[in-house]
Amino acid sequence: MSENPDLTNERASGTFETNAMAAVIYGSEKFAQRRREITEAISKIPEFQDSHPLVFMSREEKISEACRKLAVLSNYWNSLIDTSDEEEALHLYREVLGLEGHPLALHETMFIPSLIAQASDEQQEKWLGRAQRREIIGCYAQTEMGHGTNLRALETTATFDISTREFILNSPTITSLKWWPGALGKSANWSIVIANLIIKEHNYGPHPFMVQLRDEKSHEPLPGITVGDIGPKMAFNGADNGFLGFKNYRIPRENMLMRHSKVTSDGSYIKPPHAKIGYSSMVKVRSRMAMDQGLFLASALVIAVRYSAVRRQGYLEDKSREVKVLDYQTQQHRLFPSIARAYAFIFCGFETIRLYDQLLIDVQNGNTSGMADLHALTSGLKSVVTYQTGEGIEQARMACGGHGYSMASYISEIYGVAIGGCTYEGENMVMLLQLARYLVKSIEMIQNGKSRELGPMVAYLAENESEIDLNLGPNEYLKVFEYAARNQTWRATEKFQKLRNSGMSNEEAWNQASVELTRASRLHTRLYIMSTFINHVGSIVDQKVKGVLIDLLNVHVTYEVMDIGIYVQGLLSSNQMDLIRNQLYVSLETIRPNAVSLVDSFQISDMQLRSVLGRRDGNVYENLFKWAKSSPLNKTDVLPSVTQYLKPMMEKSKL
Ligand SMILES: CCC/C=C/C(=O)SCCNC(=O)CCNC(=O)[C@H](O)C(C)(C)COP(=O)([O-])OP(=O)([O-])OC[C@H]1O[C@@H](n2cnc3c(N)ncnc32)[C@H](O)[C@@H]1OP(=O)([O-])[O-]
Ligand SMILES: Cc1cc2nc3c(=O)[nH]c(=O)nc-3n(C[C@H](O)[C@H](O)[C@H](O)COP(=O)(O)OP(=O)(O)OC[C@H]3O[C@@H](n4cnc5c(N)ncnc54)[C@H](O)[C@@H]3O)c2cc1C
Repeated sequence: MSENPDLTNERASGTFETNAMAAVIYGSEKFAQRRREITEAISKIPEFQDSHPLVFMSREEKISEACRKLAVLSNYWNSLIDTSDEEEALHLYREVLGLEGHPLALHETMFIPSLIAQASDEQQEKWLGRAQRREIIGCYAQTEMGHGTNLRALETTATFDISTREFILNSPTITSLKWWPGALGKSANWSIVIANLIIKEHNYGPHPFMVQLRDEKSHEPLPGITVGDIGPKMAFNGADNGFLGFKNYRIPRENMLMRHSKVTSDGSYIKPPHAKIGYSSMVKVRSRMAMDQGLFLASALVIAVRYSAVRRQGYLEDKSREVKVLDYQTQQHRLFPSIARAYAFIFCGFETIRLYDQLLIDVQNGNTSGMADLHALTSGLKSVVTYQTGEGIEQARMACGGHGYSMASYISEIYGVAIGGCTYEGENMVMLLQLARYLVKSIEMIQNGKSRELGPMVAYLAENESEIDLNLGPNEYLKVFEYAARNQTWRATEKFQKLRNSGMSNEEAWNQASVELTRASRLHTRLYIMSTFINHVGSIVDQKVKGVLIDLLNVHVTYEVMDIGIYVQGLLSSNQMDLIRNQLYVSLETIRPNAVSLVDSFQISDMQLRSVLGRRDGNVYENLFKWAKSSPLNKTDVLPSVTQYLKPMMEKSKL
């Protein structure tokens, strides 16, 4: 069937090449090209297609379908991608497995990275190759039923038995059961387990251990291990998040991951070069989250923008034909600022992934000085990005009206998966407060006359306000954000200090200032996002692409400043606020002809999108009908439940 002419026209009105934009989105022409080649190759392999729509499957069927595809994938892995390239691998997984989770998700994102960052060379020799060849399937078991946030209160113990040179793992209470780890429930046969290291009755706190959970032949849990699935979740139902308990389960001393902390055979403990080095697997995932969430938001926007260009409802001036809903200003205001955010998040993602890779090298060379900065940055970024992604996806869902609420849109699934990110890898409020610690410390440095020692990301906290001339473009908006973030950070810090100076304990003063502190963290992070977006656009060479991204940047800066209006009242007059509001409306109009091309440029395939509304060809209605007819309820005209219950009920009512 040919493409819907409404989408053809939209594509014709684009002022740039989507392949050139994809090269900017994905960091290089080479990788953008590789993505397209991988997608093309997969589309020719029938076994990778869903056996029937995922949304009609039970959880068991989803998990089985994911395993089936993984088995097929293992035959093609080496021919489809460069296996040493993490981004190619992730693209392949997204295309084939989608976003509902699968048994290898944690293996790739946490298990292997933990081995790389935390295992000694000898340990890597023993396990890394096996993991990379997928001879074993691993997961990351840290969270317990009773504690996810407060890692110091984890209860699982790994007690060193000097006589046998083994660790004995125990789960002393119900609340100490590991709870939530992805792929743990039914799939993984090994896990990185975080347990309190106990030597001669001294607790050295949480440390990572490599633990075999299941027999490699029978896949049965090993004696001393209780393991299973935690049941259905809001989304991610293709994943078997699990529980895990230990009863006097012994592992050799060599199974504690010993790149940094060590336990010698005589039970001596060697400290790591940084107290929080064991948290690096979390930092690794957090550093990816801006990119991953940007792509979740992008997926929802591809659906909503394409659909809004084929959905006609109501009239503007021309009464002879209903208008595309994308032409309504309210629809543009709902969707275009989110397109800008999706681009901005992806650009930030590149930056944080690069910073993590650099940190990994530095730490391997004994330099841990960058850990605090990256921890602060990724803590704030994961919180703001996941929250705004959730907001944006929900707006995209509403922008699709009634059909957005149908699973045919697939937006609810994207939403459910994306908002998991508000919780996993550190609950958002908690992570904002981690960043706030860093911001408060920065203010204290300024107060102590050490402004010169501030890192580049917080140097603005020591600056004075300058005149704002909004006609000068995005950098002036950046100054507005700096003002807001600086003001709020000072106010929140001073509140905390005042409470503390009044005699309150540090903890209570912190708690009573914490809402204000989280606001400071959000503003600081949004400033970082804006500044990264501006810098990224500044570095683009292709002039057509750059021109459109400047238009998108204008949407971003005006929308973001309007959104934080309350924090800039002391800086901007009401006339200036009106000017910004009008600039926002103008920028929405400017970006309108490029809207479809901007979302096309994400180059997310129909196979991955799984959305009837978001189809690239725009043939929504006939496929919506086809999709509904494929609902299992339509296999028969008269359901057994009607025969069994409704008919007798109606018959009885007739008597
Ligand atoms: C697909 C989905 C997959 C999902 C998987 C998962 O969810 S897996 C499970 C994911 N689970 C989670 O994400 C759990 C979330 N919870 C946590 O990460 C921690 O418990 C915590 C960070 C909240 C507190 O930890 P705590 O009580 O040990 O520490 P504290 O607050 O007392 O701070 C002391 C100092 O340490 C510093 N510091 C802290 N972290 C780092 C770091 N990574 N690097 C460098 N530094 C760090 C901090 O800044 C502070 O410095 P300051 O100010 O003194 O100079
Ligand atoms: C989809 C999904 C996948 C996951 N995968 C894994 C995995 O693979 N491996 C793994 O180990 N774990 C995993 N987890 C667990 C996840 O990491 C934790 O749920 C998360 O870290 C939050 O911890 P919690 O559940 O203890 O929340 P809680 O800390 O109990 O949060 C409850 C509330 O308390 C507040 N709160 C807690 N502490 C503070 C504080 N100090 N100050 C202010 N407010 C506070 C929070 O803000 C929140 O509002 C996963 C979770 C999900 C949802």
